[in-house]
Formats: sequence, structure tokens, C-alpha cells
Amino acid sequence: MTSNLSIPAAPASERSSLPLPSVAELKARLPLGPTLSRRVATQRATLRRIIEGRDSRLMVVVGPCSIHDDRAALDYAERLADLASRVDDQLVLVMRAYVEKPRTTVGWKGLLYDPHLDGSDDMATGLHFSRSLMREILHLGLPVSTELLHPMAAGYFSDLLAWAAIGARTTESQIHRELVSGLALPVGFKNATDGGIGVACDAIRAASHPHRHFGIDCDGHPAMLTSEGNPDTHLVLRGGRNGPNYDAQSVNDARMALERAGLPARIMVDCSHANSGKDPLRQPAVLAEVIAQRLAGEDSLRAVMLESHLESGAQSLGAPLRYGVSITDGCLGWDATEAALLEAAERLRGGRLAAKAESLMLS
Ligand SMILES: O=C[C@H](O)[C@H](O)COP(=O)(O)O
Ligand SMILES: C=C(OP(=O)(O)O)C(=O)O
Repeated sequence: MTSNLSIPAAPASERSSLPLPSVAELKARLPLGPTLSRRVATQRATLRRIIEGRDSRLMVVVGPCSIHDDRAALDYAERLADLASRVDDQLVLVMRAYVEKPRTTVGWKGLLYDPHLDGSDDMATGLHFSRSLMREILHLGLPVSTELLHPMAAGYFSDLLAWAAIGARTTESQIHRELVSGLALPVGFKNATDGGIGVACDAIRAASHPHRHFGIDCDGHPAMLTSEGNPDTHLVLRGGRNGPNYDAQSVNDARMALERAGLPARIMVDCSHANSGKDPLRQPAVLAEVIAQRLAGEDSLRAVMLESHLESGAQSLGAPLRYGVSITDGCLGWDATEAALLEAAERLRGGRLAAKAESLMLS
């Protein structure tokens, strides 16, 4: 069909475009391979069992708020892999490898967007660095997690992930719910930034359904994608504008809201963000409270999240950067992270022993 419509010349401010590799091209350059692929499948199955309550260990998503330096990220991952083997009777550690950052207004958007940290936005390199780094972390034996922010970016690394988050700013988005519906891994939906958990409950339901939606295929062509529905999702309590929501009353309220909605009561507590009042040093206290609730019998608590880096605090982009310090939200330093996780594991061990002794006495 011909049209008389003439297309106006693009104004000077019109956005320009630059080609990026397709998912298939990036995967060909940085393949997963059968060994790592089996490892991811095993990690996903373990996390699924934890989320479902069939494995009573606590899942811990821990690592930098964002990754901006692959050397520091791997240094962190090596320490985490060593710690993981010391606590794996109680805790399953999953590394936060966040390469995309949702911003409240504007700011650095993550390694994926601006890997050189200078506003040059070399996204082709960002894609390569991000996939390559996640693969390195996986080589160390750690499960990898990230926040899936841009649906088009997800396919570049979703095969490497054992767990993913949909953030507080996107949980209400239909497009993100469709994305999750097509992922074969456990995913946490955060409560909204205002603290409301209703949107996360709606998201869990929407993502469990099959969908047909717009997307791109592995070769970069527009495609109608069909998803089967993801049953392995859960709520993440991250606090909100009115304060934290990790206390026993809030967790109980959340559990009842999930049950009322006919959804499984599976909860992760994010010890950071509004639950720590954005003070990273408060995270161990939040974690300790979650452990206390678990020991008191709150079995909907299946997982926690911590923002942690080699060094504590945060620094601004612009000044000469200090090694191992976050350039987004403040993080707990490594020593305090290690101490908090060792203590959590020890308290859970003690709780199990006490429960075993009690059941022996009753029998
Ligand atoms: O965890 C990260 C931040 O809280 C989130 O990306 C929002 O950051 P901003 O409010 O600094 O933009
Ligand atoms: C942005 C994050 O969290 P939230 O969506 O809870 O703000 C995050 O975990 O990095």
C-alpha cells in the first residue's frame, strides 16, 4: 500500500542510534558452555527449593549495590566464595552482580550503560564487561543475581543468573511482569517505594500467567514472545517512604496479605534501602532481627539481601575513586559482612540443635 503521508525531517534533537551486538552474537563471543550451564541449573534448583520451603537454609543475596570495577568485584567474589563454603549448612550465598541501576531521577546507570564511568555510555563494551564478569563469578562457583531493569538487556545475561530482582520502581510494570513470566529462574518482586506490597502481590500473580508480548529474539529482530508463566517468584520487603517493614508485625502482615491473595507466603527481607534507613551499617541489626523471627518460627522468611562491598560507605563519581567502595548506595564493608553472616549461621545452627533436642525430649 502506498501512502501520501510525508515523513517530516527529524529535528536536530531527535535521538540517534548506534547498533549493538545481538544476544546471539554476544553469547557466541562469551559462551556459557555445558559445565557452567549445568552449574546454573543446579543453583536455580537449590534456590527454588529454598523459596518453596523444601530446603530450610536461608538464601542470602549479597554484594555491591552496583558493580563499577570488575577487579574489585572479583576480589569480593573470591572472598564470598570462601565464606559460602563455611556457612553452607545454614546459608546459601548468592552474589549481587548489579550492572543496571534504576535512578530516582538521573545518575550513573550502571556498568552496562557506562562502563568507563565518564559519561561516554559505551554500551557495547558494557554488555561485554557485564556478561564476562558474571561468567567469571560463576566460574568461582557462586550463584549470580542481578536486577533486571531494561527488558531488552535481560537476554544478554539471563542464562547466567540463578536469581533476579524486579526493583521497587518497576514491580508495577506490566512489561517487567511479562519478562519474569518467561524466565526459568526464581525472581523477587520488591514492594513499591511507597512501601505498598499490593503491587508486588499483583506482580507475582501476573508473572505466574502465560503471556504473549512484544520483544526481540536472539538475533535482534522484533518478535512476538510467548511465555509460560513463572511459579518461582516471591515478595521482597525493602521498606518504604514511611519506614522499614522487616519487623515481626510487618512480616506477619505481609504473610497474611499473600495468603489472602491466594499466593504462597515466601518472603525475602532486603536489609538495605528503606529497611536500613539507607544507613548501610544498620544492615547487621536488620539481619539479626530476621534471624530472630526465623528462630521464633516465622517460616515465610526464606531469604535476605545485603548491600556490601570490600569497604564500607559510598563515594561520589568524579573524585579519584577509592578501591572497593560503592559509587551508588552505601554498602557494608567486607569485615562487617563476614562477621554478620558468620553470626547468622551460628545462631541458625544453635536454633536447629535446640529444636532437635526439644523433639527428642518430646518423643
Ligand atoms: O539501590 C540503589 C538505589 O537506591 C537506587 O538505584 C535509586 O538510587 P537514586 O535514588 O540515588 O537514584
Ligand atoms: C535499586 C535497588 O533496590 P530498590 O528497587 O528496592 O530501590 C537495589 O537493590 O539496587
